Amino acid sequence: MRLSKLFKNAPTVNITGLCSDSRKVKPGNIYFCLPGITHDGHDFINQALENGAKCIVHSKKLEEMKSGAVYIRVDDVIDAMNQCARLFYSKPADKMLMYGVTGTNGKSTISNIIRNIRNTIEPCGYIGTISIEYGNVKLAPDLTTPDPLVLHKTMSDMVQKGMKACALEVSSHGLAQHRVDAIKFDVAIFTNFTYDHLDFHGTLDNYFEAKSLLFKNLVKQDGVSILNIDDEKYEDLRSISKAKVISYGIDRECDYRAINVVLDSHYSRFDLVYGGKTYKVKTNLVATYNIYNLLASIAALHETGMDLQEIIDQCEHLPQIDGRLEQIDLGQPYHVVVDFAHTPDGMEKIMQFGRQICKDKKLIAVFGSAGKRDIAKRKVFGEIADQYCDLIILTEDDPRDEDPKEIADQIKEGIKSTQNIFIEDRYEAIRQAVENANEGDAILLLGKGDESFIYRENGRAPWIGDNVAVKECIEKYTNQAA
Ligand SMILES: CC(=O)N[C@H]1[C@@H](OP(=O)(O)OP(=O)(O)OC[C@H]2O[C@@H](n3ccc(=O)[nH]c3=O)[C@H](O)[C@@H]2O)O[C@H](CO)[C@@H](O)[C@@H]1O[C@H](C)C(=O)N[C@@H](C)C(=O)N[C@H](CCC(=O)O)C(=O)O
Ligand SMILES: Nc1ncnc2c1ncn2[C@@H]1O[C@H](COP(=O)(O)OP(=O)(O)OP(=O)(O)O)[C@@H](O)[C@H]1O
Repeated sequence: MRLSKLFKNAPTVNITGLCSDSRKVKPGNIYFCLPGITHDGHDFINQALENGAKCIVHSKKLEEMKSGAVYIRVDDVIDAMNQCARLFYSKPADKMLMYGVTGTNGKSTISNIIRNIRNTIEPCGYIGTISIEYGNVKLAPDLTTPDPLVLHKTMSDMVQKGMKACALEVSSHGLAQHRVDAIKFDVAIFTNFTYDHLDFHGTLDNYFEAKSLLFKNLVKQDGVSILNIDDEKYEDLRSISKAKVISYGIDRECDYRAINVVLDSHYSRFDLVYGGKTYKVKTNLVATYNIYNLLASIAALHETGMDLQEIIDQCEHLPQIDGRLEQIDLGQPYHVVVDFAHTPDGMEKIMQFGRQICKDKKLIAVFGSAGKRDIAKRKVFGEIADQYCDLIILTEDDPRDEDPKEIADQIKEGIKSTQNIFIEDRYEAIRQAVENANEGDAILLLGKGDESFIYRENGRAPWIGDNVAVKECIEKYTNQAA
């Protein structure tokens, strides 16, 4: 592409690609000097040039400008990069129906429900924590919300592969770092707002401010904000949303409301009240929070033209979302749930579900807490588990370069009376949970979900996955007296 197509008054040199990492620049690329948390991209201009950068986009005054490259000074490099990414990849987001999902918990679940149901009428892609998926393509993501260059490149490939819609998880990091600024969403969905990511945002107000950007920036004329009326941030978001607001919930009157909710361990039922009419819904999703996730998805799909009854018909047999409330059933006489809960609210909700399914039998939880992330939540995890569990097995989560035993000790500060034990090796912890389970008990394996790696000192190390580990253990170690 010609540089002049990306910047007014720029020379007509050919550009081979866009890059914001000097180490990865290829001959003919534009290098964008981004301000970062650790580094300033302006410090790596020489390396970018050595690797063949043809154009440098910068915001600071430069001491030296080498011949052979074009220098373009802008006020805001991130903004320039977003606009260039959109143009270079031929405006892919403009060619798809774009659903953006944000909130503390439930983003992956809602994005996947939307994708699965939308796919029944037209091809829909998904970008988020679990994967990047479209057509026959399935990729492992580095981030929940990729940086703008990866994002627009991926969406461009989606368009080429025939996708008509895309469900994109929008993290608070992604919003704060302007990764989605060049996407005009059709629908912005809010799940809920509870404690998370204070290590990055500093305060809950900053965290909320980041989340709210998705709604402030929803400027499409027929855009829709889908908001959870039972969440404490509903009114704030409603008042800042520029687009039409549609509400969903259980406790209060709203546009898409679930009433008469019946929860079982393997299915749920409710009456959906919409537009003065009542629709019977049966779904294989379980737990109250998933009724919220389903309502948000139904609202988003219906508001973008799908037939309501057609959507409801799909709810009965939704595909299992990897590592999200995944019930493992090999015929053993106790319940086993693998779940990605890693926030206090998520922990509480899944433990409530665990208590609901095992009733007065034993609830066993296996979990840890990630190293180098949100230290304050560790004790809170202990307090929550103490409230619901009969046996707590503390183990490694993603320790990074922290000592898992020290993390476990911080969790223990919240445990007052519940029997607990620390077993560092996650497989061994799962084995012990299985050996301790008797008929009717429930085991919750929390925090890793579908992940097939554990972050250790030197980065990602392979992990067979909680679901594989527990299946092996169930077969080998189920208590014969259970
Ligand atoms: C905390 C955070 O979000 N960091 C992101 C941020 O890194 P940074 O600001 O530290 O970057 P930096 O190292 O200071 O570098 C600044 C610039 O200089 C460039 N550079 C740097 C070094 C060099 O030699 N040459 C060079 O060109 C870098 O490429 C960058 O453009 O900008 C980088 C480039 O886009 C991101 O890769 C990086 O994500 C890191 C890897 C990360 O782990 N982010 C996580 C926390 C994250 O974003 N998570 C959310 C989901 C959270 C959740 O819900 O659980 C997500 O959306 O995934
Ligand atoms: N609506 C909800 N309310 C509270 N907790 C939820 C909700 N939906 C899911 N959870 C819990 O949060 C966990 C993660 O769910 P999900 O992956 O859908 O959320 P997320 O927002 O995408 O999180 P992440 O971006 O970190 O993956 C689930 O395993 C479950 O324990």
